[in-house]
Amino acid sequence: MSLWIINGSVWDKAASGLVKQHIRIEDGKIAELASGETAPDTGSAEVIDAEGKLVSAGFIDMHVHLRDPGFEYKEDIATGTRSAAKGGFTTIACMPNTRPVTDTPETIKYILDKNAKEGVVRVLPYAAISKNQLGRELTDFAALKAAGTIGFTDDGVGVQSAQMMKDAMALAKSLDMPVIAHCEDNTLVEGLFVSEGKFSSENGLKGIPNESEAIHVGRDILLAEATGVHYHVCHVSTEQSVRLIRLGKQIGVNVTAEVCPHHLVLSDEDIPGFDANWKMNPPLRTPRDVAAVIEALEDGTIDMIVTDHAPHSAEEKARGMQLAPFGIVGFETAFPLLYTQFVKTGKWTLGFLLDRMTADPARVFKLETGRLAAGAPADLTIVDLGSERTVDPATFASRSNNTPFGGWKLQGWPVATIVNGAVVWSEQA
Ligand SMILES: NC(=O)N[C@@H](CC(=O)O)C(=O)O
Ligand SMILES: [Zn+2]
Ligand SMILES: [Zn+2]
Repeated sequence: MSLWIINGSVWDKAASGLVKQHIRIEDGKIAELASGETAPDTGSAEVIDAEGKLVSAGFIDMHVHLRDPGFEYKEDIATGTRSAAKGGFTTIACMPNTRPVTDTPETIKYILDKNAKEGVVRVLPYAAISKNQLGRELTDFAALKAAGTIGFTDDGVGVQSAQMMKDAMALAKSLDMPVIAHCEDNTLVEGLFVSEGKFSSENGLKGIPNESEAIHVGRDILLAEATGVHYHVCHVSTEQSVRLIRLGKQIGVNVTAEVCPHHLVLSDEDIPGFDANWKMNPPLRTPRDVAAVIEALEDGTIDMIVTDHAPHSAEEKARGMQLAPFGIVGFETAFPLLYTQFVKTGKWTLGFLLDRMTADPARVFKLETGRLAAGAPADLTIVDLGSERTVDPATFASRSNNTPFGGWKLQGWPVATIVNGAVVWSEQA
């Protein structure tokens, strides 16, 4: 079982540019990387000619919602992993706010088994911190670790009790597992659905204040310092959170963080009106916050980009901004959106963007994937950097199409995705 991907362009760090490379894959692993203008003799191997295309390590998304089990009308493991593959993602980590909540070894096993049968990318499940994500009683961390979870989080809700968070961190630390936190103080956000800013004031709404996120970030960094756990902050969206994470890193706390494409690209001032495709948690913040999270990603305070792919049905999103659930889909627009907004404009190198979507999540979560190197798993993404297309949510592979980016003209679309040496999605197929 031999496959050559010939004539592709890969990002070369030393040269800070693209160089031609030919990649041989054997038995699901990268066997050889050959440079040079002409392709090597490929013998009887299967060949993909990636002439004129970018070849990258497959993208990694450490924060996604697959909605399976329980909310299959929004997404399931089959549709969610296809949507991921179409966006160039080869590894995704799924959040536990399913029904039942992913709080038992049985549900972890259900996800892993179903993905083995119906999924097309690697799925790494998170387990809940608290039973039913109610913040009352810790789950069985040791049993969940044994079942294959990669970390503990109550994403969807914040852990309100500091004592519970401290206990969770101490237990996770004893098992050498990370705690991943959705940071939100419920007492500051009740009933609110957009951030405090121009949109809220112009529409006479009380807005979600930045402190609702940052209070948890600050609290949890102190608790991470006390317990020594690896603490990872979900979807950072405020200037204040960035300041606290930066300080935590400076004083040696084991804190890492992620940011979503929409928080890098959109502010509350872009919200066109009462349209629930612009409603997500955390909400779109002020332009000042957007500048702060961009700067934090650039200086390493924020380690990686995640989509927080959060599918909801058209019917749910049609309930209006106040009643609709929070969340937007993210897999199928993430790379072209960021490539168009930050690389095409000259703000970032292509290598910078790729690292935040491959090597950095792999480093933080100790994954084998995320690099193009001999011996590494053959997870690759091929992208046509020159292709330009208008986002059409009706064409998404996801079961849902709740996105604010419909109609955006973007460049840099994935054309093929390879997991473990097998093509799991390609534009032609
Ligand atoms: N991000 C969202 O707006 N929604 C997520 C929950 C979450 O990530 O907190 C969801 O599950 O729908
Ligand atoms: Zn969250
Ligand atoms: Zn989430």
